[in-house]
Amino acid sequence: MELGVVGLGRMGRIVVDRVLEAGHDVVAFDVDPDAVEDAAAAGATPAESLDEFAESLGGAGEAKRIWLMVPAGDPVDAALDELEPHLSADDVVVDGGNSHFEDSVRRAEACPARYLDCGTSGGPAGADLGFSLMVGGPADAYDELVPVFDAVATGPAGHDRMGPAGSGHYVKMVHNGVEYALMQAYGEGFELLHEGRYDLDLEAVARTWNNGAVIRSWLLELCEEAFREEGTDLGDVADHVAGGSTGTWTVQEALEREVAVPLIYQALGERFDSRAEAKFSRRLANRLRYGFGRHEVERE
Ligand SMILES: NC(=O)C1=CN([C@@H]2O[C@H](COP(=O)(O)OP(=O)(O)OC[C@H]3O[C@@H](n4cnc5c(N)ncnc54)[C@H](O)[C@@H]3O)[C@@H](O)[C@H]2O)C=CC1
Ligand SMILES: O=C(CO)[C@H](O)[C@H](O)COP(=O)(O)O
Repeated sequence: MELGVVGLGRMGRIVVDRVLEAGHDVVAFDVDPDAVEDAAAAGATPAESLDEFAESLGGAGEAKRIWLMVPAGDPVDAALDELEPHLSADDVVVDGGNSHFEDSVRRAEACPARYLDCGTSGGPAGADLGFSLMVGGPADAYDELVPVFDAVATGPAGHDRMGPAGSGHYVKMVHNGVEYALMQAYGEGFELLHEGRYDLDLEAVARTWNNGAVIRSWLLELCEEAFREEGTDLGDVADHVAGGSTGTWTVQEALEREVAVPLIYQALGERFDSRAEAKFSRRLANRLRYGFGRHEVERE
């Protein structure tokens, strides 16, 4: 099978390598010419523009199969706008990025090709193992791309069709909400151990938990790695956490559906808080205690 890959960054490059390794052909494009050159060195056919990319796919009347792995939002629309004149109903476009599910539904309706929204989990660290793929969109397009999904995922069990357009990215959005809550839970547990009554080696704790404990997981293996590489105090790692868009979407959706997701909401709030220089609400509480109780105001 032949696959065109647009976006050759941390994730797209893994798609290229795994698809090539499975014996398929890859045509590769990125706005960064160095990324195209690297993919060509790995065995992909390079394209210098999206026009050249689209024209070199689907020779002899064959359908085009395209995997987008670009940042969510405008880059997806920009790539689709340029590809549109080259696409027909037999072709398949997969968006493997973290797009909002409503954008995916809109794009599926507008795209001349069959459109699959594919939530991708595993991250660059999952390059060797393969990803977990949550796919939404038409069943015939999904079935046609099974050889590609087998290659990019951990194997046949690492991908499935979730349902119609949008469902793949919907499931991935909720996955990320769960990711936030799990990170928060591990963070709180290790914080208590760090501040607690015993002088503990947190790498040893994580390693012990990872071997047979109820709470073992890949995130916990990453905790073990973090303590091993940074030290039990986490060295100079700052208490600022970036990101937040997929968690925000999860909470927005939960509010709209009237589903309580307090842990995910709390984890998202903690992430936002981590970025605040000084919390206005805490400063006001400090001053209010003087207001009602004449308690001393602590000043900077
Ligand atoms: N890094 C991660 O852990 C994960 C990322 N994702 C999602 O996968 C997508 C890609 O993520 P990364 O590979 O980490 O990003 P990245 O920033 O490493 O790579 C993005 C690539 O897309 C290229 N690009 C941007 N606009 C383009 C356009 N219009 N046409 C062609 N190429 C373009 C950039 O030059 C860059 O090489 C994002 O939607 C991200 O949210 C999903 C799961 C995990
Ligand atoms: O999808 C992912 C992991 O599953 C990406 O790493 C994503 O960037 C994580 O979300 P955030 O940037 O909000 O932490």
